[in-house]
Amino acid sequence: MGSPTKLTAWKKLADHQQEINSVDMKSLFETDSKRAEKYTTHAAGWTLDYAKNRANEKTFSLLTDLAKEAGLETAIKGMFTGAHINNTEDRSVLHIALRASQAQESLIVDGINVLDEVRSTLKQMEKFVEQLHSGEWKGYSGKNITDVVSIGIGGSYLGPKVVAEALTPYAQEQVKVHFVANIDGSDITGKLKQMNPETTLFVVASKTFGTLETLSNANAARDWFLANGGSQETVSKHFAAVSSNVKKAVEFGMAEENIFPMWDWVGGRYSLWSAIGLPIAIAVGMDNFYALLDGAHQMDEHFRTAPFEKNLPVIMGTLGVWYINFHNAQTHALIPYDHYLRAMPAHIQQLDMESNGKANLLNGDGVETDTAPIIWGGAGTNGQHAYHQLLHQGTRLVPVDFIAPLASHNPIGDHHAQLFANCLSQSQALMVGKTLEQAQQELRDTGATAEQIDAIAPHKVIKGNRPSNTLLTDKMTPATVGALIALYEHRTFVQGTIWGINSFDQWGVELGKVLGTDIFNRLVSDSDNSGLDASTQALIEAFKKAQS
Ligand SMILES: O=P(O)(O)OC[C@H]1O[C@H](O)[C@H](O)[C@@H](O)[C@@H]1O
Repeated sequence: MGSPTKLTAWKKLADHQQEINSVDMKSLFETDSKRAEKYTTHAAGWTLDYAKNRANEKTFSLLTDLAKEAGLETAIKGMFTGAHINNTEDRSVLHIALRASQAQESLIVDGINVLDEVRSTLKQMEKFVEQLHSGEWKGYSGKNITDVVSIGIGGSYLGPKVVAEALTPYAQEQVKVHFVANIDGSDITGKLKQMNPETTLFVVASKTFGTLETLSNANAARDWFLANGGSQETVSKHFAAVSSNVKKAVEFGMAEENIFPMWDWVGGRYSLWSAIGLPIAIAVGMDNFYALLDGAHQMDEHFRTAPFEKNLPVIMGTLGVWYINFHNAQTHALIPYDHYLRAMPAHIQQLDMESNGKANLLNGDGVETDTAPIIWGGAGTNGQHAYHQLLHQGTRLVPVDFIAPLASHNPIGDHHAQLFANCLSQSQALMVGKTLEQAQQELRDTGATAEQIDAIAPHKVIKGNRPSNTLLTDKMTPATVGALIALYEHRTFVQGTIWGINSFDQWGVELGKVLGTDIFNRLVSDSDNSGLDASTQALIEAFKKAQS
């Protein structure tokens, strides 16, 4: 597909944007008593209220047309049948297979039933988790494992960490799970200080087993283990790996039965559903891990089969395109009103920005439109006392997704009602704002003078008409968390498809890696740096001087 700007629906949306610009969202509610009902839809344990958007019937119909015209139906079919939709790496994109293995018998891709491989890995995980939880797995001195440290970065870190944290209420007691990612020595040092080598097991999670940060941290963990009572012969009792590079993991010292496979049809940022999610399974147990997969599968089925008008990922994806490309929104905020989901924006940031931060169409031509927005956010209500000021009165349009459970895992006093009230009041305030007259009246009511009213009232005006979606679920459970993340994965795919880009490669990351190795070599040697730019030269010198 070429540029979406050539599509009829795109051109119509550009014209339509002019009409919508003069419409206030409030009036859309006033003129349509059924608006909230019309623009609320459900899937996989989630309810999406998307009524608070700058969109009327015509907008939604054009957005659906755009998705169709951009070939989304074919793209979805391609994903679910294992077509090589990751064209630059000539690979299938099958995170959907990782969560289909309990519901579906076969999915033949390139002559192989990938679901058999998925099932056999899940069995291997079951055995491993059971051995850890039951205490059958012993460390080198015969003690039970009490702590698992997962070492990985990027997709081999963030997804599992965020989901394990989201499922804190389901955590079992026997084994605590920790994560180390950064090459900054403070990360692993801090973690190792809390660990006992006799009772700690490291899971090295790296699809390639070639990622600098992960290998350096794994080596540091092994050195620590060997220096604190462990031996080369007992490394295999304290180290396991998840990788598609079995050879390298064996060379490290892992026993082959403790190496969990990965496949090239799973992208890093989509891999928490594979054995990369082993830390999640250890943290909350295999039954909960299966429930997580099942929740995601429910969302997959919804995405695959629901008409676009009722399809959550399609609605959210196309609305995103509407704001990014037709309202010049540069960012998109995710605000979960759930303490355990506080790190979710970081995972979706990785998922979306690594997937759709692209400037080339599938055919290699440059794009003519903006692509991925900057995804950001954080937990409500904390953000209300910080960056929400910009959401309400800043000069930029920031579409927001509010995410909240109806019931808390920790009901205490009226905390949950207060939390929920804040969530609703934020989306309401973004939409309704405050007029100059209201601001003036407010000041008058406090006894302000006419002069004070003139001076202060303009600062209190809030334009409103700012869009948001609200996603609700009964409770954050393994199934609903799984469905939520799958929803954002598919939303990303919807947008990538409309923009005509490949959401599943990440060539941009490579340059930084290559240059990082080059500069590292210069920092630790007496190399001639005169060929480098003067800024980089000076920074290298500053580092070297500090070491001498
Ligand atoms: O799992 P690994 O091979 O160690 O890769 C870890 C991460 O490295 C990269 O830099 C990629 O951009 C990520 O997508 C990937 O998840």
